Amino acid sequence: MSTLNPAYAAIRQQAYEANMQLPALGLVLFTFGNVSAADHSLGVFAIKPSGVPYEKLSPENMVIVDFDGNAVEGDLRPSSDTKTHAVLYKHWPKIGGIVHTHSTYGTAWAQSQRDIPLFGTTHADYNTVDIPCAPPMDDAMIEGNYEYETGFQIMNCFNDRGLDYKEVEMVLVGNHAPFTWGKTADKAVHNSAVLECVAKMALLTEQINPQAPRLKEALKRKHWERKHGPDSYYGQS
Ligand SMILES: O=C(CO)[C@@H](O)[C@@H](O)COP(=O)(O)O
Repeated sequence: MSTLNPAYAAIRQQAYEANMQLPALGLVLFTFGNVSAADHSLGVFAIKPSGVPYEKLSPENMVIVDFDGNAVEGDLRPSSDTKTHAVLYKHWPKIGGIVHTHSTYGTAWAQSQRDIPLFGTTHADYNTVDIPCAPPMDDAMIEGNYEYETGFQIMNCFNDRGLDYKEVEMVLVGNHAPFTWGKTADKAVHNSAVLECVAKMALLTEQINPQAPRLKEALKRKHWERKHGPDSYYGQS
């Protein structure tokens, strides 16, 4: 292995630790997912190498990539989803980590091309809107620069709906699967686990009551505000 730039050591470690959480949290089967961690001051991110089993990962074999998707450092090929991560980092500068999984319940909603409805307070603790499902990719996107276009499909979905990526940190891509992000890779993994939990609850809710109502506005606001509002009283100060 060639000598590694010490400037990238922190994001290598963050990406490694975050990737290792995916199997531990039951969010991936085999190599069905990837995490990256970015350093915007250096204009690069560290991402899982493609197709490498989690037990073979190390901080040293994370691949360093720039925000145009070019490999900067590393001996292995980066995740096949690298260009999607690159587009989001380039255009959404407050993101420090991104996760993509094929977690079962989130992916089932994506394959159904449906937003995850906001039925309860668990969901409202994280989002005051349904978790958006971006439209499936069209043939030109699929035949073109597919993973790069996936990034723009996510961004266009947020722009079309007037959503702020700093408030809603998760999305489904129709017929594909979830992507989540956050200020750190660790937070992006947390969001990925929350998405999966909420996706499962929403499916069960519709099964138990196909006419289940959406969470009412007052309860939605209460749960969001008590965790994220200016007068938050969740947790310890
Ligand atoms: O989307 C898919 C597969 O459809 C990929 O994200 C997943 O298998 C992970 O691929 P990588 O091992 O990161 O290249």
